[in-house]
Parts: sequence; structure tokens; C-alpha cells
Amino acid sequence: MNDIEKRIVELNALLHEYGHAYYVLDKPLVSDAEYDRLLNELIALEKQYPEFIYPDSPTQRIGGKPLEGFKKVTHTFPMLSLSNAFNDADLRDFDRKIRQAIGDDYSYVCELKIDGLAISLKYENGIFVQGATRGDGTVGEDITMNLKTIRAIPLRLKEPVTIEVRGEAYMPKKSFEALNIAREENGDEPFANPRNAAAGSLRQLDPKIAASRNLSTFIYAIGGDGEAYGIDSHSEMLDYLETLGFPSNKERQLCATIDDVIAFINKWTEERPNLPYEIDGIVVKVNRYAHQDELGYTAKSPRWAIAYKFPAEEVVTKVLDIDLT
Ligand SMILES: NC(=O)c1c(N)nc(OC2CCCC2)nc1O[C@@H]1CCC[C@@H]1O
Repeated sequence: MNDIEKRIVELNALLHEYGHAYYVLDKPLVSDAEYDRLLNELIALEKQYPEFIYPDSPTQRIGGKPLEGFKKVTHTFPMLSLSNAFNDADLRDFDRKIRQAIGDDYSYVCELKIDGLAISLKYENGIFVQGATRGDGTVGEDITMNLKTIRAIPLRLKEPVTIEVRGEAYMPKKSFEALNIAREENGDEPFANPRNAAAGSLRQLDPKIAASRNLSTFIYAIGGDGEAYGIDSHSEMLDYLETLGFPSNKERQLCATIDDVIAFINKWTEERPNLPYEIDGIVVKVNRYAHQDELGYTAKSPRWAIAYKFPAEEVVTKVLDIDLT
């Protein structure tokens, strides 16, 4: 490897590290100016030596020309949905069924239910190779080009593993507000909510539009059985995803009893407006994989998980500010 290629490899590694620190850990290691200086050096070297452009180079996040359409992708493992709970009685009913099936030595993991768009990401030997929407759970759309523009999605993992992960792509509240102001100024129809805005952004055929929408993501599952990675529980799996370089939501909590689950739900019912992203509920999952295997699945969702849905907020009709002059 000559000195030029050595420098290109070094710049790739540095920019992956700095990008992870900034976009995933929210703990910058260098100034924006330093990051941009290194990125511009890499762009210049790749221009001069295109044979040394790596597919997972940070310069490849915003792809080339707009697509004609989206290819269909059949998920290796179906992307399941969640059954719903709407009140304490539903939650206690869920808990009773769990206890009847597996006894009483179990615990739950509670997660914020991110109100975005479910996605699936495929990595081969640690390199991001394909990303898709959930679609109908079995067949989704290949939106790899658009997902590459999401800075929180690593193009290269910290370990060279071959893995498929699932998560939620979302648009932060502040980005949603700014986008709608811009759309109204341009005479475009504003998006109804951040979920629609995220979905609309990822369905764009031109990746430059998706790149401009400040999307992010939280990853919350491994496709297929996590045991293959030496993991025995959901909480361990989330920690493992973080060591690989994925963003996972830190507000999760291990709950020993359904009362603790209800306390967690009450806490986030209060805290919800202060979050920088929209959530539409709390996902409750039995933690240990052995228990998940025992409980199994219905046709479309796991028996070991439930989504508590917040009550739909009554729509406050906008009071038109009438000009009284
Ligand atoms: N939206 C979420 O934050 C979320 C989550 N935190 N955890 C899961 O667990 C999956 C894996 C097992 C079955 C559902 N799913 C989520 O969202 C799903 C995507 C499709 C339907 C649900 O909204």
C-alpha cells in the first residue's frame, strides 16, 4: 500500500470515529472545522485517486443521481409488528399471560416507542450494504441510498460482523418544525407530523433531498436469533449493538415487575413533551431470550412484547389570529 492509499485509509478511519462520536454518542472528539478539513482532504485525494474510493467512505454518504424507482427487498427475517395495550388492565392482562406461560422469574425491558418509520439494515463484514423499509413486514423497499445519508447510521461497524438490524428512522421535532416553516414559505403543503415527514423524506428518489432532512435513527433489534452473537437477553443485545457503533435509545429500563413498567409509563407520559423526538408509546419486552423462545409468536407479532399506546391527543384546532386593526 503506497503512502497515498495509507493516508486515505487513515482518513476513512478517523472520519468514521469522529462521525460516530458526533452523531451516535453526541460527544464530539474534534471541532466541526477539523472534521470538515479532514473530509475535504479525503474528497480531494479520492478525486485524484478514484481507485482508492472505498464503498463505506464518508464521502459516499450522499450518492449520485436520483433513482428511477425503489427495488423490492424480501426481508431475510420478517419485520414483526406489536400488539397494543391502552391501559393498566391491558398491561396486567399481558403480564398474567406471561406468568401463566413461564412462571414468575422474568423481567421486562421498557423502551420508548419512537414514532418514525421502521427500517432494516444489512451489514456484511461490518460494511453497510443494504437498507430497506418494513413494507408489509415481509417485503419492503430498498432505500439504501437514502439511509446512507442518515449520519447516525454507521457505514462501517466497529467489528467486521455480518448482521441485520432493525430500528426506527425518525425526524427530530426541531428539524420537523424548521422543515414545515420552509415548506410553507415555498408554498408547499406542510407535513402533518414528524413520522410522515420522515417517511416522505425516505421515499424521495433523489438522495440529496433525504440528506437535507436531518433524519436520525435508534436501532432496537437484531434480525434473526441474537443467540448467534452470544447474547442471552434483549438488554444485552442493546448493549452489544452500541459496542458495534449503532445508536440505541438510552432511556430504556429493566423492570422487574409490571408495577415498575406502569411507573415507567407514567414517568414518560409526563416527560414526553420534553423529548427532542416524538414517541407514541412505550414498548414492553420480556428480557431473556429463553423466555421469548418459550412464549413465541402469533402470525404477526411476538407474544413476549406489547406496545402501550399513549391516548391520542385531542387535536387542538388552530385559533386563527384575527387581525383586529
Ligand atoms: N418504534 C419503536 O421504538 C419500536 C421498538 N422500540 N421496538 C420494537 O420491537 C420490534 C421487535 C419485536 C417486535 C417489534 N418495535 C418498534 O417499532 C415497531 C416497528 C414496526 C411496528 C412497531 O412500531
